[in-house]
Amino acid sequence: MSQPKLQHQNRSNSHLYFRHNYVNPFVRARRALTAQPSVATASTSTSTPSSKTAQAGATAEGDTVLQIASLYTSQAYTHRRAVGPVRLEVVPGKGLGWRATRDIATGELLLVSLPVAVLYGPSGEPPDNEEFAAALAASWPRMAPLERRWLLLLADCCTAAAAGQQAPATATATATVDRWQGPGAPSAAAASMAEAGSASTTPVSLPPSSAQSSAHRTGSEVLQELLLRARALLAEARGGGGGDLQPTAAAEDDDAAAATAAAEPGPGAGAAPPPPLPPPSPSTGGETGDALSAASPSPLSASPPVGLPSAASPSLPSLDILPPAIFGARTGGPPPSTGIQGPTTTTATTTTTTSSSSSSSGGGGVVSELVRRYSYAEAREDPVVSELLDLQQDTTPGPFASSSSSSSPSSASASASSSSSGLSVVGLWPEAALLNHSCAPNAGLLVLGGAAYVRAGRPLMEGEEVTVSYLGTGVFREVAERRSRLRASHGFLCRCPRCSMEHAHFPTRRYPDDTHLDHTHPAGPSHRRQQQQNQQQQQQQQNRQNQQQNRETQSSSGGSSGGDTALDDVLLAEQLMGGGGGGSGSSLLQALLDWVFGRGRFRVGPLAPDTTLLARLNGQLVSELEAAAQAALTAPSAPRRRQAALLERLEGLLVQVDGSCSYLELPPRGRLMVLASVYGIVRLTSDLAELSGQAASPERRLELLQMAAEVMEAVAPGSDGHVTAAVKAAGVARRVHGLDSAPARRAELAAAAAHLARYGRELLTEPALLRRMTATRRRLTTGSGLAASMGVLAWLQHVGGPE
Ligand SMILES: C[S@@+](CC[C@H](N)C(=O)[O-])C[C@H]1O[C@@H](n2cnc3c(N)ncnc32)[C@H](O)[C@@H]1O
Repeated sequence: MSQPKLQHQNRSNSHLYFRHNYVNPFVRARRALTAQPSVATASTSTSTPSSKTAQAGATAEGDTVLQIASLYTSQAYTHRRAVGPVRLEVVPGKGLGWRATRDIATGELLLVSLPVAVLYGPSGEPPDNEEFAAALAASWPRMAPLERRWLLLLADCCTAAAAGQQAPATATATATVDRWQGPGAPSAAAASMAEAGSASTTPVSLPPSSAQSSAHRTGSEVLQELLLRARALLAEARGGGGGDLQPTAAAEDDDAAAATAAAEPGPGAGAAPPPPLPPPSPSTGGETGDALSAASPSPLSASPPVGLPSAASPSLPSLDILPPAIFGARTGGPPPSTGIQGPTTTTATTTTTTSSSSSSSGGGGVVSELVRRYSYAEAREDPVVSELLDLQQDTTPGPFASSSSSSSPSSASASASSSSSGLSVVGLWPEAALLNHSCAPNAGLLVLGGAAYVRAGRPLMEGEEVTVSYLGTGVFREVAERRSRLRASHGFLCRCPRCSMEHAHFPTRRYPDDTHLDHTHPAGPSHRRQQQQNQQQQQQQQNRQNQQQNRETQSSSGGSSGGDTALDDVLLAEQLMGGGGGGSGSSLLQALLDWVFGRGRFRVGPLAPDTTLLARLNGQLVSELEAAAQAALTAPSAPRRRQAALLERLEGLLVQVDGSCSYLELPPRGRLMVLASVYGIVRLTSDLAELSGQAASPERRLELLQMAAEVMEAVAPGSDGHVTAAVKAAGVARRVHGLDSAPARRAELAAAAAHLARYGRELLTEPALLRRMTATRRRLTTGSGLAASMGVLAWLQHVGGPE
């Protein structure tokens, strides 16, 4: 490995060094693509202390050297494909998935996945599925053999999954698998990909399809076949063997790997060589961009990937070192579709693309399906690392920013996301693509410099399945919404432990109605419970009709104008007077929920009939809310004061839930899961506290922030929201209790633990870097930044901003 050079960058009043020439080719290319004077001047620095000096933490000039480099030079950030203590297996009911091969500690690196394809967009607006599918298909002819074979495998996984859905008992649609296995024969997916790719580039020569040798294998046989193929590809990239994560030299050269594989076929895929290919693309994941660019010219320099200007463009000096086959940028055309993510997922958390309507413009059904099923999108790369590495700022117009400047669907979203740096990204990372979903994932996926890093967010036991969330900040949404989003995007009903628990027990259920899901749920409700739900629904329907009538009466009698706070108060009063007096707790609760959150957003669910204790919890909640609702009647209608009143009531609710959880003796995680199910309320309270300032004392704000951090740790450890809430809480703790107080130190520790889950243990050995990252995050996290990272923009819009 060549000796690293450190780049000195003078930023305002601090000096920051990082190993510039180490930064992987993506980052370099991004810089080139987005080069603006401010970025360009960074490279004019002349101070390049040796790595030894950097390790010592100080330069000759006495500047503090922050070990940003360590993020990129530790084992974790070598940008080589690598597989850690995990193993690909068949996971019942889910297809393929990863399992831990030993006990794993929080923050351990599980996978480093290099993309087959990646496409950047402006912050907050990742390129949509269609755009990505088109880029993927068009670049097929230039892909390296290993990349192609991964895509073929994934495409065949799609086919097998589709077939499995249609005929789960005997999935017979294994033709694509068989074709792959036949001598020299590509799968249908391959043909489709090639066809799609040939639309804009040189056609790929594919051998003729072979006979379908075994069209009657069972679903599990098909899965075994796919598993073997996947393992063979992993072995190729790793140079064979398994075990803990070790970047290998073999991983740097896909062509070499493919050649080796062709010579020594492994199981599954090895039985058939890949189809004849045009000249391969260059190595994926070399040590340094310089080393690669200094080598013989890549075919890419003669034929740049789709979406990029020609190599002759002065702004693209490093084009030939790009490791994956695709590195494209939007080059005009219509603004990106915003359908890729839900309205509240414009945050940094990793999300799976959710547009299920990718058309065939991206290269046909196979490619679209492949992208829909396997691509990941992030609304922005890690904001803190991006900031520290001085990557593209939203304020800096570049080729990405130009296509989206005015296309944001929501000014609130736009402003919140533009307050943070980092491009959005969509990509296909083969190893990471095989991770399954959970609404309480035990791992997190972080895209840095184009590579996907998967880390354990909490300790894992040997044999435990590694899961990530496909939902981004949507993971903090209610169970029904999560399930319907997953069903729309991936076509499966999530039965993760959190969904099951919330669905079965949480006292309020939310729209959209998800009762139909129960029919397919093995642990679904009894007939009696179903009846109760139906009755409940009818009652709620009646309530809503009554409300509507009240509203109409109010407006026709010249009452306050619609949307007015006073009107709401009047309505609430009417509701409470009418519904509360009769002792019908649930209708009172419904009225309050409607009032607080908007009509129809929350539906009061039936009492959990099979658990006396939970029924008691429901009862407690209802009385708590009843009391709170009475208090609300006296709340002044001025928005700020109203917020304060809301805050107080919601606090009461949370305390009650918390108390009930303790009463039920739920284990800590169970308690947090229950809390998470009212996470919308937590978000609201935190946010209101942020907004209103006076609405909550600093002590109370601290409490709320800590609870938010705790809940987020339970739901999505190591997520952007988790780290952000923990950092924010640590700041407030210092202000409230003093710098060296025990609570402040505890909060600091919690923040450090959150960092560990997100960035790995290495960070903790770099106190200066940790401090720097914390400070940067705190600076980036203004009120709206926090809201963005927690996905509360919708709430913000709902309750209105500060006066
Ligand atoms: C990104 S792929 C993950 C890899 C997948 N298991 C495979 O074999 O191709 C997403 C698909 O995996 C399955 N899946 C992932 N998480 C799941 C879960 N929690 N429950 C059921 N199916 C799941 C669904 O079929 C989903 O569309």
